[in-house]
Amino acid sequence: MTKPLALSQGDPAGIGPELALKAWSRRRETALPAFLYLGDPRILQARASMLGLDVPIETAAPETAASVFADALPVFAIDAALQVAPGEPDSGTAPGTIAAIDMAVKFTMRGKTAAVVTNPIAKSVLYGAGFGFPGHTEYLAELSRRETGTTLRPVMMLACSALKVVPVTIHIPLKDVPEALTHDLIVETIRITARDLSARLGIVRPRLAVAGLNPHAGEQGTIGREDEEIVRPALEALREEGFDIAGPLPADTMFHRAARERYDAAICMYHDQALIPVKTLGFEEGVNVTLGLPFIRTSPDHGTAFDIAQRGIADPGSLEAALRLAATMAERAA
Ligand SMILES: NC(=O)C1=CN([C@@H]2O[C@H](COP(=O)(O)OP(=O)(O)OC[C@H]3O[C@@H](n4cnc5c(N)ncnc54)[C@H](O)[C@@H]3O)[C@@H](O)[C@H]2O)C=CC1
Ligand SMILES: NCC(=O)COP(=O)(O)O
Repeated sequence: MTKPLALSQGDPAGIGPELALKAWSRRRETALPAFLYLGDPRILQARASMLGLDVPIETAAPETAASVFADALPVFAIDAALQVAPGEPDSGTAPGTIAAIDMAVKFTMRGKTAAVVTNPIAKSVLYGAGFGFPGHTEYLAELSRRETGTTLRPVMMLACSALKVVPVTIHIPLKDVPEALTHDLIVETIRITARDLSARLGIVRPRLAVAGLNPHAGEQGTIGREDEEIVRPALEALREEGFDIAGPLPADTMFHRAARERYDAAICMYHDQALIPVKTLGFEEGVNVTLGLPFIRTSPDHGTAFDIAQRGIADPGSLEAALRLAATMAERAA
């Protein structure tokens, strides 16, 4: 891969800068693909000094990043002009955090970088600065729309070696889930998932297992009606289109080892139903992938971890997995 990956800084008060520094330091032993860090180099330098990480940092552009990467961590400078205290989130950092995402998408959409990899953001910090999107997933779809003029539906997938999961509804309160679950949302989410599992990850006819919303998938409609009235008809329509789908299945029994062997991805009805199993099975190597975009985007599965941002103990494994998966997908797409 000759083009670098575009890595956004994420919330600079979180562990994103530390992860980038550590991932770069381990680049040889982990055979890491080259990345260009988009963020404020002074914040990165300050974090390296604070944590005692001896990492040379060099200003670079997409065209020079891959050659710089062997000897220094290449940074495309986004000037935040701020002092940032690790572990102390501040809405004043939001413009720089957002600018790094914007630039990563711009470079990738214009073919200068191979894929977008995002360090974690704290949603509440960005909301405090007026950011109007639930998270990266929805914001990246909006950036795509601005570039292409086409509105699309982004789909969140979390993947570790043991499991892939897709939540149909994402960052909404639990009480709003039943109303948000519509026939069209389920059908469209599954179509996008199947298409991208095939196109982006090479799983030709993916086997999908779909969780019901209610305990025991509604127990034939006696514990909630949504599984019979919304989920099952959506799956039947998809089976008629030729998709390989099981469900609606009781969510509590579809993640044990033998059950996982029967499918390539689990489709879940809400955030925690999907993310609890994948983070339990593979927190250290889990990757968040956005499907349905015109470019590749991955991210670590974890958040900003403000609680450890001053301690130097953050594990870069999930970011490294996100970088590697982005590079693999980019190679497949090339
Ligand atoms: N892709 C993204 O941008 C994501 C952002 N978030 C955001 O992160 C913020 C904090 O969320 P939390 O629920 O606290 O989850 P978190 O993942 O930041 O932290 C949960 C626990 O795991 C630990 N942890 C996380 N990553 C680690 C790593 N690499 N090495 C060692 N320990 C690690 C933390 O110290 C903490 O104890 C929230 O504002 C949330 O919005 C959460 C998930 C993904
Ligand atoms: N819980 C997953 C998460 O918060 C990641 O969201 P996004 O920022 O990738 O949309």
